[in-house]
Amino acid sequence: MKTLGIIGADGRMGQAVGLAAQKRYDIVARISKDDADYPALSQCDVVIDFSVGSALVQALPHFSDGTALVSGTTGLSPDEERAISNVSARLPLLRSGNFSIGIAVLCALARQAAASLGDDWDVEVLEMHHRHKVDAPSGTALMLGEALAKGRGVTLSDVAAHERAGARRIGDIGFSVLRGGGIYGDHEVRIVSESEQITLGHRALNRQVFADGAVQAADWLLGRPAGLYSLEDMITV
Ligand SMILES: NC(=O)C1=CN([C@@H]2O[C@H](COP(=O)(O)OP(=O)(O)OC[C@H]3O[C@@H](n4cnc5c(N)ncnc54)[C@H](OP(=O)(O)O)[C@@H]3O)[C@@H](O)[C@H]2O)C=CC1
Ligand SMILES: O=C(O)C1=N[C@H](C(=O)O)C[C@H](O)C1
Repeated sequence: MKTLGIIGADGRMGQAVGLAAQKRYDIVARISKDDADYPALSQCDVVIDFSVGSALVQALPHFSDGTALVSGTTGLSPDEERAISNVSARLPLLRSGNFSIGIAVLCALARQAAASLGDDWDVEVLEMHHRHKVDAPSGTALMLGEALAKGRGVTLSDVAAHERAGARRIGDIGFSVLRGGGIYGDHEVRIVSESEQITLGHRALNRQVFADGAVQAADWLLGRPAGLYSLEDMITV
């Protein structure tokens, strides 16, 4: 059996990953805030991370070269983003803000729709999550924003509208965030002209869908050369 480490093991996702992986992997490292035994990560063939950016950055020096790393943590600072991207020079790293297949398809559809429609169509991304979520907008909303921007041939940071004052600028990609209750993850893209509206949406019906996807990603990543991979490399959409 291959060996697995989980970073954020006591969290909502860390526990779900433990359930998803227990029959296929020998879980030899469970890193939590209270039990941060980072050196145990050097024994792992693959590590799955759903934690916070600072915990992941702290863990990186403890990985043996070639250890596969699957990370779903969102809301990283620019410094954390850089540190994590750099590690793909020495190990295979697969990152995604969402490990559900449905979201991968939604991103492809959003990109296609944005490529087909001009600036007279306004693009808005809406998301709602449980009351505990700390980052906003969600990693998935930002992935959808990137897909829409790519479809339009623009850079997301040039057109992203996170706050609103006054009239809408032509070409903006707007983000709206809601938090409440136990919602696992709702995402919607609305593309609106003066005369019609297209709505593309996805709802996660449980949390396990993300954990199952991350374990599938771990299976796929094991043994691959060092480099940065995405869910799109793993599945054909
Ligand atoms: N890509 C995807 O498909 C998905 C991504 N996510 C993302 O995964 C991340 C985790 O989500 P979720 O499980 O809901 O959040 P949780 O808060 O439930 O889990 C995060 C865990 O990390 C722990 N942690 C914090 N600091 C450290 C540290 N220094 N060392 C070790 N562990 C630490 C937390 O401990 P404590 O609680 O004690 O602070 C907590 O147990 C978020 O960024 C979320 O957006 C979530 C779902 C799907
Ligand atoms: O924090 C969550 O719960 C989720 N986070 C991810 C995100 O930021 O998009 C994925 C999913 O929506 C659940």
